[in-house]
Amino acid sequence: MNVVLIGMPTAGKSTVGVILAKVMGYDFVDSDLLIQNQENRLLKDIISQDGINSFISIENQVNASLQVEHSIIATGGSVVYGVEAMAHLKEIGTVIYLKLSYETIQKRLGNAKQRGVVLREDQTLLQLYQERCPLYESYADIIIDAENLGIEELVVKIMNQIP
Ligand SMILES: Nc1ncnc2c1ncn2[C@@H]1O[C@H](COP(=O)(O)OP(=O)(O)O)[C@@H](O)[C@H]1O
Ligand SMILES: O=C(O)C1=C[C@@H](OP(=O)(O)O)[C@@H](O)[C@H](O)C1
Ligand SMILES: [Mg+2]
Repeated sequence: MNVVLIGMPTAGKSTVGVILAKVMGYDFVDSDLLIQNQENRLLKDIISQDGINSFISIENQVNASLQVEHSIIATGGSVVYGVEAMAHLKEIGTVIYLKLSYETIQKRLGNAKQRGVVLREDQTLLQLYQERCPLYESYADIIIDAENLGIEELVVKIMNQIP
């Protein structure tokens, strides 16, 4: 079985995921890196060159074909737009939503603009947050409030809730 981390960009899926893998003796997979490897391009270049719909479709295909066991899987924040990806991830793992307030995401994303986010031109970050929260909640097996927790504190909180 695997543990699948979902949530907004900068929620800590990648940072916390790799530490969780070390502490639990699991492997670690970051879907974003698999996408970059397959495409031989950076995420932000895929988004700027091909557009967000193409990126979502590539992300859906990569996550839907993931074949791993005993792994912590850090997904990209937009994975919840991929119906096949989410069906597959729910089948191979326990899906954990790292939930943070809009204010915290906004603050962290300020320093992370070069990563690329699947944001439509007419959409504000607040609208994106409001659009995605219900999706994360609907796919989550477990919702973890990550607000005001440091990386190590969040690792412990997640470990305590993994069945
Ligand atoms: N619990 C935390 N407290 C403070 N900063 C954090 C925490 N988790 C992650 N960060 C920081 O937020 C940024 C995004 O983290 P990252 O793990 O890449 O998020 P994600 O993979 O969910 O987009 C990084 O700069 C990271 O150091
Ligand atoms: O939420 C998003 O729109 C995205 C999040 C990124 O991953 P992280 O959630 O790991 O930052 C990455 O997949 C891509 O740049 C788009
Ligand atoms: Mg990440």
